[in-house]
This record gives sequence, C-alpha cells and structure tokens, in this order.
Amino acid sequence: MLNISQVNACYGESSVISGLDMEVNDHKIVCLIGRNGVGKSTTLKSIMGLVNTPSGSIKLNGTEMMKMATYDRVKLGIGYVPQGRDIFPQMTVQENLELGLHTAGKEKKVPDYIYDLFPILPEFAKRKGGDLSGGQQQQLAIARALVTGPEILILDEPTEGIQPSIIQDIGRAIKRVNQELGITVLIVEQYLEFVLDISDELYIMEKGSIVMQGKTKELPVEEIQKIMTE
Ligand SMILES: Nc1ncnc2c1ncn2[C@@H]1O[C@H](COP(=O)(O)OP(=O)(O)OP(=O)(O)O)[C@@H](O)[C@H]1O
Repeated sequence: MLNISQVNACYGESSVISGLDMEVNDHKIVCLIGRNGVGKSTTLKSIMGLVNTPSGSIKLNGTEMMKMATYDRVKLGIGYVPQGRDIFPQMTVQENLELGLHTAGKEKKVPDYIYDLFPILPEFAKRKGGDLSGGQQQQLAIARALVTGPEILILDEPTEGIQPSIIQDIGRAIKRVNQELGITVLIVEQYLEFVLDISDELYIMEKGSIVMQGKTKELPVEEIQKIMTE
C-alpha cells in the first residue's frame, strides 16, 4: 500500500501542494483528477522524489521513502511513466526496454508477458522510439516501467495526445496489468470518461488539496464534471 500523509511540495518559494493525504490500496486502479495546474503531476513527482517535499511522509508498504533517491524508489517497487512519456527517440524499441531493465538492476531479458501485453513491441523491436506514434510510444513507456517489476505503476496522463481508438487499447492493457499481474496502478488524468471506466477509486484535486475521494461507482459524476470544467 502507498500512503501519502501531510505532504507539502514546492518549487523554490512557491508552495504547490499542502497537507496532501492519499492512500493507494493494493491491487486497485486509483485515479487522481483535476483541472490544469492544480498539482497532479507534482503529486506524482513527490512520490518519485523529483520535487522538493519539505514535510510529510510517503510510505510504500510501511517503508518511508521521503529521503530516498528516485533510483531507490524504483528499486523498492515503483514504476513511473512521466507526462510526455520520455521515450529515447534515437534508441530502438528494444534498447528503450533494456534501459528499463538496467534501471532496476535486473537481468537482461524482457519478460514474455510484456510482449503478450503489447504485441506491437516485438514487431517494432528494431524501430527507433521516435518513429512510433503517440499511442505506440505510450505502450513502450508502460512496458519500460513494467520491466522493472514494480508493485505499483504510476502513469501521468497516459491518454494525452492519443487518438480515441488507441486510448481504448491502452485502457485494456492497463486493466490487464492490474488484473493479470496484480499490479496496483495510480493514474493522473484529465479525460473523465476514461477515468470513470478504468478506476476503482478516485481522488479529485483542487489547488494542491484533495476535495473529494471515494469509490468511483459511489461518487457523484455530475459534481465531478462541474469541478473539472468550472
Ligand atoms: N518546474 C516548475 N517550476 C515552477 N513551477 C512549476 C513547475 N512545475 C509546475 N509548476 C507549477 O506548479 C503548479 C502545479 O503544476 P502541476 O504540473 O503539478 O499541475 P497539474 O495538475 O499536473 O497540471 P497539468 O494537467 O497541466 O499537468 C502549476 O501552477 C505549475 O505552473
């Protein structure tokens, strides 16, 4: 379980997140939503140790991560796909995946289930990452995070810049990762329809704080729509 308690995060003097509390329960798909600029990406960066977090606690299965380097958080069991995906465009699909293995200090072989989840990857193994479409790059980025063998997979806006038919494929792959591999998933998203379809639990953020949370099926959709568009 991932526990975030009373976390503050800032860029220089400017505080972006204050007193944030979140729990991501094992084997669930949890989404964090909210309008542009409310602090969703900063929340994920706080979990990964990529932003200054002067106070609070972030624990994975009881282990405090606040003072850990990003590399050690990955080793502890967190896979992270940043916004924009960060694929290395000049490296091949295969090389991008091997880089993921290297990050986790794991053996040199990409597990077969990765290719089963994303069949385009073996097909395009020798293509440069930069030559793939947005949807294909997203699949590669998720696969690269999965080869580290994470307990929890964190995705920042996986549907951004991807055409609707491919969004469905990505949604299906994320559900399989969750259901078949038992990996917990935390997603930051703006695309409400996708979120309502995929998530078990939702957190809604406004100006650096959580304003609503609960089981997706039990939350008032109209109120959420209002928060997202106001
Ligand atoms: N590197 C940075 N330096 C200074 N301010 C930043 C930096 N990154 C983000 N911010 C500011 O922090 C606030 C929260 O940004 P954040 O990216 O976390 O929001 P978000 O909810 O993920 O929005 P979006 O959907 O646009 O990605 C915004 O006001 C943003 O301008």
